[in-house]
Amino acid sequence: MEAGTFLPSPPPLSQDLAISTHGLTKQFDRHIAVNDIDLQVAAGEVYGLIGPNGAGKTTLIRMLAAAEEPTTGEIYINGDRLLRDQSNPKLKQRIGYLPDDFPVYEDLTVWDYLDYFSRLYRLREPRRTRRLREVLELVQLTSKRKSLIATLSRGMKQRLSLARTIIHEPILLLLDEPVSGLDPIARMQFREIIKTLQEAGMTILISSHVLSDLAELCTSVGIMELGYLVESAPLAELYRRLSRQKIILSSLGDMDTLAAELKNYPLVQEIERISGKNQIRVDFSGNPEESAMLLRSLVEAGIPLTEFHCTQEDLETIFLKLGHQQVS
Ligand SMILES: Nc1ncnc2c1ncn2[C@@H]1O[C@H](COP(=O)(O)OP(=O)(O)OP(=O)(O)O)[C@@H](O)[C@H]1O
Repeated sequence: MEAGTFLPSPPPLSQDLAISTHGLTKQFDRHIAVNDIDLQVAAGEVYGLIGPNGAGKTTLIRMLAAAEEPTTGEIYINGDRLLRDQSNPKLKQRIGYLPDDFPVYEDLTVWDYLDYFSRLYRLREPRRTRRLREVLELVQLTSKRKSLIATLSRGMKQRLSLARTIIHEPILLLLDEPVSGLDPIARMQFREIIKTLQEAGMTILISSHVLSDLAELCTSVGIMELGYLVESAPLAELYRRLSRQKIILSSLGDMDTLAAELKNYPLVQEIERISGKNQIRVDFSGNPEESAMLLRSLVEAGIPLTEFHCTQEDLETIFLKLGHQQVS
């Protein structure tokens, strides 16, 4: 047997972590806004930071963007220490930060606004014009490039803010409540852009106090409460660990017979008749293969099933079950 066979797999290399913080803390006078946070976000993730107002999300993001000095603790971006001084300007270039109250200059045109920021980032021609065209295309504002910002809708302004946040091609995006106040269509458009950026290889941290904004978008979520990071996990793990599967069944035959048959299966935890409908809902603790076996067994037992519908508890139910404050 080779030496080392029983060694546990090594922890992820710090370069594989887009963000890694150790004991990150921010105290304002006597109030601790961010309390001893060890956050790890793997490269390529869309990490949703969720928490009620005042939980500390903005303060945490501002520290990650080097806009706020931590009281104590350390921040590493792709393994490199982030400091607020001038010691590592290249590192800050890798970060794009969209604050929650980003002002747009209403009397500029869309093009001039982006051109202004691209010059601040010292993009030179011909890269500058090429990059402006790219980001306008990405945020679907090409047709608005000559319009005054004052004439844009709120959703368009928010997409423009995103465009200016990525103009210098950062690899880490920090977005503070980017979809608050947007209507459902504007939110959907924003989500589509985030997906495109993720596919292009960016790591994205995005905060919201509206859980449903992030559920469709994120690969991992962290929950903040009163300055603490009380949960941080890949979505798939949260679902696997905490979400129960429910199955809705209906039958042409007698529902008592169906209920009696279901009681024979140990993975069927709870059986509930849905009032007013010829349906039964069960809590099922098995995996998808085991639910397929249940379906086959019921059919073989002669139950004339007309419906067998598997659903999972959603993220909101999981969070409430975890005892967290309402975050949606
Ligand atoms: N500059 C500051 N000086 C004093 N206290 C501050 C400062 N910035 C934030 N705080 C306090 O720190 C706590 C966390 O605020 P923060 O804005 O980070 O929360 P949040 O989760 O982003 O909330 P929201 O969802 O409302 O944006 C709050 O109690 C806030 O009042």
